[in-house]
Amino acid sequence: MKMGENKPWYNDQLRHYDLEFGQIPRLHYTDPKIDELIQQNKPVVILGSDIVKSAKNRWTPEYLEENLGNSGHTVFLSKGHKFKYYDESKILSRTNSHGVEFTPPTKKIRMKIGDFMKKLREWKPGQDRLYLQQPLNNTVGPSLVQDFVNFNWDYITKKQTKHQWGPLTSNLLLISQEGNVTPCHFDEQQNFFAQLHGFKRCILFPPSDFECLYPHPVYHPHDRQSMVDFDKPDYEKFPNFKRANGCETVVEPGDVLYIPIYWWHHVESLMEGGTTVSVNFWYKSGTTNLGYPLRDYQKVSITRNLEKMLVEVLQDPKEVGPLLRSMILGRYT
Ligand SMILES: CC1(C)c2ccccc2-c2ccc(C[C@@H](CC(=O)O)C(=O)C(=O)O)cc21
Ligand SMILES: [Zn+2]
Repeated sequence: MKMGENKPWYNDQLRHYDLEFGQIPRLHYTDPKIDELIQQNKPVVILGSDIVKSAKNRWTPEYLEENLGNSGHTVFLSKGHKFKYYDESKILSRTNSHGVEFTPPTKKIRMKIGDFMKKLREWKPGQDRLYLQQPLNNTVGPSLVQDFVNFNWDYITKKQTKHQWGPLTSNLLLISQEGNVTPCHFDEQQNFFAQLHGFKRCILFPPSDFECLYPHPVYHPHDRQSMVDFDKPDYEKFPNFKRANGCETVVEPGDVLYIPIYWWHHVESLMEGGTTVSVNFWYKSGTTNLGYPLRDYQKVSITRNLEKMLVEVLQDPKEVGPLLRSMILGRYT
């Protein structure tokens, strides 16, 4: 990505990874190509739309401090810059012998927005980093609810209908400290990711990069997250990582990035780019009729169902590998 030329940020604000990335298309919201890409389950940045007009550059950290409400919010703390998601319910579940070895990489606490902002202002290197997430619901302040109501729901709902997505499940408001990274993972929902304040670099990989990104086992707390540490890839354990096909963009206030269901995404708030504010729109996928040839994300969904069934029936996750090996080695390989 060529930096510096009339960009409001610079190359050295992006973290360096061993991979080369293509560019995610950035199209004006009236461009019909946008619907073509969404239909093909491919990422696109929608420019100049007024989807979040009522919040763009309005939902600044200061405005949010005033209007987010007084009920306290979920804040994640991390020793480093990475905020790797984990499913608490899978830490001690009976089908996971990892209950013993798993050490959560982040801590979840409740914090008032005022305390959160104060911590960000006084933050010093070496201290825990912070990442606030708050579902947009009726616990947030009335002026935020008003802004939310004033999103351009007509545009968004038209897309949801046209592409036969399922219902909107949630809108997550995200306030990130500069430099934070959400490591590479995929979600099982369609996502309109709207950037409201500051800049976020998003690196996406297709579901067919399953073999290059090595997701944790389904029963593991880090289910859906890549096992590869992008800052220091272990090419012995993950040799295919070097051939992952990533594409990237830096979203600016007002940009809406379509993150297709099952697409891997790594998201970082630019270093020295200030606090960032985003809101996502997660939709259940529509009813997928199994047309042939199967789509790459449908194959990922099938492998996930197989893993879940095998763990359920074998009970001990350690038996899944040997059974699959005996089933395919010499027979399907
Ligand atoms: C890192 C964090 C705060 C977190 C901690 C613990 C549990 C869940 C999550 C969670 C979920 C979504 C995001 C937003 C976004 C990534 C980004 O913008 O950073 C993304 O992945 C998406 O919109 O799908 C961020 C987070
Ligand atoms: Zn995600």
